[in-house]
Formats: sequence, structure tokens, C-alpha cells
Amino acid sequence: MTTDWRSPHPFLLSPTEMGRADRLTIEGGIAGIELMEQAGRAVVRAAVELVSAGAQILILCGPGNNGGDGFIAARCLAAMGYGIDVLLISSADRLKGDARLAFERMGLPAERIAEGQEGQKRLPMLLDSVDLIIDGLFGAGLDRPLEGEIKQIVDAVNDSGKPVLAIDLPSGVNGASGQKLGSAVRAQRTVTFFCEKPGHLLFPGRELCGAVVVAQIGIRPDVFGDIRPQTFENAPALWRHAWPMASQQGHKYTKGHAVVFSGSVSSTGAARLGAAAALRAGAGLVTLASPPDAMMVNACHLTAVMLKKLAGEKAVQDLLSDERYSSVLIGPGFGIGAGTRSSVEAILRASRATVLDADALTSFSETPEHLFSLVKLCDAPVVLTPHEGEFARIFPQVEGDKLARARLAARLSGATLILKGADTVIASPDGRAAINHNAPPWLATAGSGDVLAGITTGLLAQGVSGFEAACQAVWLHGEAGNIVGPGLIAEDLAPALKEVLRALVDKFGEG
Ligand SMILES: NC(=O)C1=CN([C@@H]2O[C@H](COP(=O)(O)OP(=O)(O)OC[C@H]3O[C@@H](n4cnc5c(N)ncnc54)[C@H](O)[C@@H]3O)[C@@H](O)[C@H]2O)[C@@H](O)CC1
Ligand SMILES: [K+]
Repeated sequence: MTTDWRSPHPFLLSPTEMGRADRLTIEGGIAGIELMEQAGRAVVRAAVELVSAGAQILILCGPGNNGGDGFIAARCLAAMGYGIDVLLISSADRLKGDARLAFERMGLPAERIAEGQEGQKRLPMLLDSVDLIIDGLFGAGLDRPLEGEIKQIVDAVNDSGKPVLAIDLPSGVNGASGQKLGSAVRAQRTVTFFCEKPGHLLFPGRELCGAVVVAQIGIRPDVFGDIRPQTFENAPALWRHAWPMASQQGHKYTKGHAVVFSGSVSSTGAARLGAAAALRAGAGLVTLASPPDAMMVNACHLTAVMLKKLAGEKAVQDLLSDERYSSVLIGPGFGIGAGTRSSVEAILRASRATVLDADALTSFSETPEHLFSLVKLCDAPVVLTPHEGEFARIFPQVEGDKLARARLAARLSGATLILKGADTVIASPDGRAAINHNAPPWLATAGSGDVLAGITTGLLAQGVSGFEAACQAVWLHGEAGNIVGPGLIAEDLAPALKEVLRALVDKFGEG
């Protein structure tokens, strides 16, 4: 999926919140069956794009409203001349509410409907002859793993190799977490309603959905005001208000001064990648603070980034006594151990906007609580940027799906968290969380994380707050990765930011 950064709102609703959106709409005077009619028609629009006229379509329907959408689609597609078979996993007698109404309205001849065990028997033959399968087994109401006969149906669908259009979510995918419960349908396309759910963006759900289409079915955006979603798609609509626009009268000193701590002579590259990225991200000045033994190697590689020698026990305190340093990055290539812990302590005690990455995180594997207490002492935003391995080391007690873990870790630590991966989650201690989805696979390469940490530091230097800076940085990093394309190495990213920033600033300028 590519980023649509013009998306008007960045909200993602959990299945529970989506249920609330439905209820608020129904209370507002739109009947549930009318929403279901609209949902069914949206499925029809997606289906006709996937098959040619008169194609054979098998519609799998579960016991709830997801199946109800399937019945509506069955009626409309049959009326359009498609060959329709409907397979209900349970008996039609057990249908309730709008799903029952939709079933009664369907009007298909009895021989085109198979229920329960009978459906199981007919499935292999039906799968053989279909051009498209529509999956209306379970959507938002999935509440347990797929097992037994239902699992067998789903596995047979996947094994058939036939294209699948999923209604709302591929059955078996949890809409809140993207996790697969037992087994899950692998869809080519998924039509969801009103807005996306976290499960569409988090892996493995993202992959199982195929292309996601969001259809409007009559739910008004006002419901967001009642629901107050705390989960977002990481897109410019989320953080545009916090973008550090350059002022005509500004100069380099009004754009902040970032400090990046370099490792010793044999591991300086990571910090330089971070420093270059901080500068590209708009920091007015960037200083690389280098141990004495690494001065020469750093000096040989720097031009616009400044260099400062850091020596002696109180070096960090002394450096940060200069209030002009507005943000700090420590960790890339810095080394693991007591020295790193005391540098981190000195930085956080100096209350400077700080990014703690790589070795700065691993150094606290044995004493994460100490790190969290230092973060809470710091009077400025702190951003932690762990990958899954680092996360497990400093949050060993935090379990669950990725979104829940990132949220809990942010709350525990008091820091904004960037939990990295193909579906990076950014979480704030105040409960907000964003899921990123613009990162190409070739971004997973040596040094890429150092660049991300550097971009975040550059934005913090300009006074952007923690959560917004983290979201902006992750998005910029992904876009830069897309511009560079396959074959990317970390050095390519900072130069590519120029193009990303140009497009973004032009767009923001247009309003
Ligand atoms: N008015 C509404 O609420 C609307 C709902 N819509 C559709 O309704 C769906 C949600 O409907 P529901 O809340 O009825 O939920 P679902 O239709 O997703 O499923 C709920 C049913 O499945 C059963 N179930 C859950 N997990 C199971 C498992 N692993 N094995 C066996 N049975 C399982 C539950 O016991 C329940 O009977 C949405 O995904 C969407 O497709 C749309 O029609 C739009 C309007
Ligand atoms: K489904």
C-alpha cells in the first residue's frame, strides 16, 4: 500500500469503537439494515472489478452481520447476472437481526444456498468452479480462534488459490491487532467500512488483507467527536499542525542545535549518519560530540556538521550546560556499559529533548527501571527507538500485540516509543499511538535506524514535541526509502529527504 498523505483524517477505529460508530449512527436515525445495504453494495462494487461479467462467485457467510453484508452482496450480484452460490457455516435458523433480514431479502433459489454440514460437503466442488470467493465469515465480531470445521473451510479457501475478496477483514484476522487467530483467509482485496482498523495496517493482517478499499456507508465523521480515537494512521493529516515551518525571518539559531554523540574510533559511522540526518531534517546546527580518539576520523568525514571533542568525566554535563543545545541523540555505535549509562543519565538530568537509540537502550537491559525513572525526571521529550530485540531487553514484562505493547511501554517508561519494524508503531505516554505503513522492505538495512534516530533528533531540535516528531520522522524515513528504491544503503537516505521535504512543504503551502 502506498501512502495517501492527503487522507482527510488519520483515525483508525478498533472493532469495538467501530461498533460504537455503528450504534451512534443508528441512534441518529439510520437503520442498521440500511448500513448493511450500503456495506453490501460496496462489496459488489469491489467484486465487479475483480471478475468479468457472468462470473461464478462463491459467498461464504458467517453467523453475524459480516455474513449479513454477504447476503446483500449475493442478492445484488445475482440480479446483475453473476452466478452466485452462498455457503452458510451455520444454520440459517440461527441468524438474528439485520443479518436475518438480509438473508430473507436475498431471494436466491434454495439449491444455490448450502448450510452447515451440507455446505462443507459441497465446498470442494464449489471451490473448483468459482472465479471469486467473497469472505463474509467473520469481521469485527471475531472473538476466538478459528477451529475445527471453520478452520478447515478457511484452509481450503486458501489452498484453492482462487482470488478472495474479504468483507471488512479477512476472517481470522483480529481488527484491533492484525493478529491471526487460529487460521485466516488470505485475501486479494478487502473492503472495509467508514475507516481503516489497526488490523489492516499491522502485520500479519496487512499482508492478509491485500489491497484495502475504504467504503463510505452513511456513517458521519461527527462520530469521531464522541469516540475520540487514540489510534492513528501515521500520515501528514496527523501531524501537519506540528510541522516546523521555516519562517522567512528565521536563521540557523532559531532552528535549534542538535548534538549527536559519537562512538570511539572504530565505530563512528552510525553517529555520523544520525548527525547528517538531523541536519537534513532541519536542525539549524548539528554538532558531533566525539571522544578524543575518534576526532581525526570524524574530522575527515564532516563538512556542515560541526565537531567537538568530549573528554573527561564531566564532559557531558559541561557540554549541555550550554542551553543552546536543544536536542541530543545518543546510542548509535556508542558502546554498551556503565559509561553509556552515566552519559545517558547526565543527558536526561540536563533535561534536553533526547533520542535514546541502540546501545543507549541495551545498556539498561539489567536496570530498565532506572532508565524509566531518569526519563521521568527529564523535563523535555524523550524518544526511545527500539527494534523488537531491544524492546524485549528493556521491556521484558510487556507482552501482547505490537500496538498494545508499544502503548504500555510508552506509559511505563514515560517516553515516546518508536517500536520499529515493517509496521512501526509510535506510542506516546498519554495513550496516543500511530501505525506507520509507508516503509518499503529495502529500508531494513544497516544504518537505517541511525538515520531514523537522527531525523527525530533534528525535528526535536526545532521544538517539535515528542510524539509528533517521532511520527514525522518515521514517515519521512519511509518516504525517503521509497524515493531511493531497491538497492538502498543508509547513506542514500539523508540526501533523499530533500525531495520528500520539498513535496511536503509545497503541499502544506497549498493548504
Ligand atoms: N450495523 C452494524 O453493526 C454494521 C455491521 N457491519 C458488518 O458487521 C460486521 C460485524 O458484525 P458482528 O458484530 O455481527 O460480528 P461478525 O459477523 O464478525 O461475527 C460475529 C459472530 O461470529 C461468531 N464468532 C466469532 N468468532 C468466531 C470463531 N472464531 N468461530 C466461530 N464463531 C465465531 C460470534 O459468536 C458471532 O455469532 C462487520 O465486520 C461488518 O462486516 C456492516 O454491515 C455495517 C453495519
Ligand atoms: K470477513
